[in-house]
Amino acid sequence: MAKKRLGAMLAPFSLTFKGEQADWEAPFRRAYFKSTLGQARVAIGFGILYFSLFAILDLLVIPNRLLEAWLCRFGVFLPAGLVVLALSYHKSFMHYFQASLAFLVILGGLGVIYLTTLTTAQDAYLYYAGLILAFMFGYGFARLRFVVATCCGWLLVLAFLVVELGVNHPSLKGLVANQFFFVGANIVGMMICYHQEKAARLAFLLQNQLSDQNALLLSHNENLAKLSNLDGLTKVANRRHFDHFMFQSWRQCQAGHQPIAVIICDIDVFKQYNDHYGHLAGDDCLVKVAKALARTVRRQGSLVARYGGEEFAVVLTGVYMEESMRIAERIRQQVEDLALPHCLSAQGVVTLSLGVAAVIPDNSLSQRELFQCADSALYEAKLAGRNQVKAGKLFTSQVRA
Ligand SMILES: Nc1nc2c(ncn2[C@@H]2O[C@H](COP(=O)(O)OP(=O)(O)OP(=O)(O)O)[C@@H](O)[C@H]2O)c(=O)[nH]1
Repeated sequence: MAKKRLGAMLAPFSLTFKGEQADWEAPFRRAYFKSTLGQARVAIGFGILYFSLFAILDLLVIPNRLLEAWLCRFGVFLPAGLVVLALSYHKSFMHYFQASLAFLVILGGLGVIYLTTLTTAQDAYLYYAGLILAFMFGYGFARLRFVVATCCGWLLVLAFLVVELGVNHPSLKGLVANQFFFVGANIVGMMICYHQEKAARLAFLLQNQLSDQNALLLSHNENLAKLSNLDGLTKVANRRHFDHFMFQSWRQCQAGHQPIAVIICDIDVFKQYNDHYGHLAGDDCLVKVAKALARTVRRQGSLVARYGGEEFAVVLTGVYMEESMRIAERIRQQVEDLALPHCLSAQGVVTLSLGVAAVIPDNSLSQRELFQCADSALYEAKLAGRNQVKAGKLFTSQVRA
């Protein structure tokens, strides 16, 4: 995504998503919270530890003001830090995550400023660097958002200036030097924080767009896979899918010693139908017959496919010859019951001839032979006058007719 476009998606100071991307703000905050919580906890823990360790400096610099100094460290900051740390394990911490961390940064910074008031004017500088640490926490370590960190940073600069002018009364050069340091530290911190948050937002958007596109691709692929298995006209399975299904079912039935049956259905005198009613009516008839087949054969482990032209094939798994014949007869009856007019057929309506073969697959017979057996039975049905079901004869002990 171009930099320019990202700029147009973010509000200039708050960096929140705007315009069409505004809906991403809440998910981004959730994601930002999840991804930064670990680091924020480390920052709180480290902050508490470090702020407490500075008690050693108090011993050296302000031994006569230890009570106030340690009250500030152990009576205020330490418990506040521990409370926030404990709260960070609460499930609703996300809602006050930024506010709690901002509170700690401000509290730590104000603590440092307070400590400068306990020293002599000459020793005050020994504590000033603590403010830089507070800025580093705010702008980086604690993972505050840019707008929150900026408010904390400048509030501390202002508080420091007020205390310096009102309480510490430093020399002019000391005041100027410190303000230069702190203002500079804030500006650098702001820049780092700004770019970090912008990068995090960009990465978030890209990741989400990518997963949206992946989901779209996945659903297109699924649709394509479905389409590639269907016959364009009748919307039942096509020959390719039939072959694949047959291959898989054969293997499964062989492994499970289960029967597999094939029914081949051919529309009777369809050439005449086409010649008489026209090719488009022929197409329509194919669709209606396919629907009738699909309605009739719904059992699990079965498949209705258009095998080619006006010929359909049905695969049934777990079904012996007797039951397959019954299903084939039901199919024949269903198509006859459609009562699609066919003035050139013996019944005056569209009818089907069907050939059936079933077997428990083993190595003595191939799928091809099973199919050929059903096809021969279909041929017999045609010879016998059409609109009927014939059983194929397989020379195997496993077939139960
Ligand atoms: N409308 C239409 N006709 C098709 C389609 N595919 C094949 N056919 C027609 O189906 C007819 C099949 O004719 P034949 O194979 O001679 O068989 P038949 O007329 O049904 O005769 P029997 O099978 O012996 O009863 C041909 O006229 C093909 O043009 C198709 O997708 N749409």
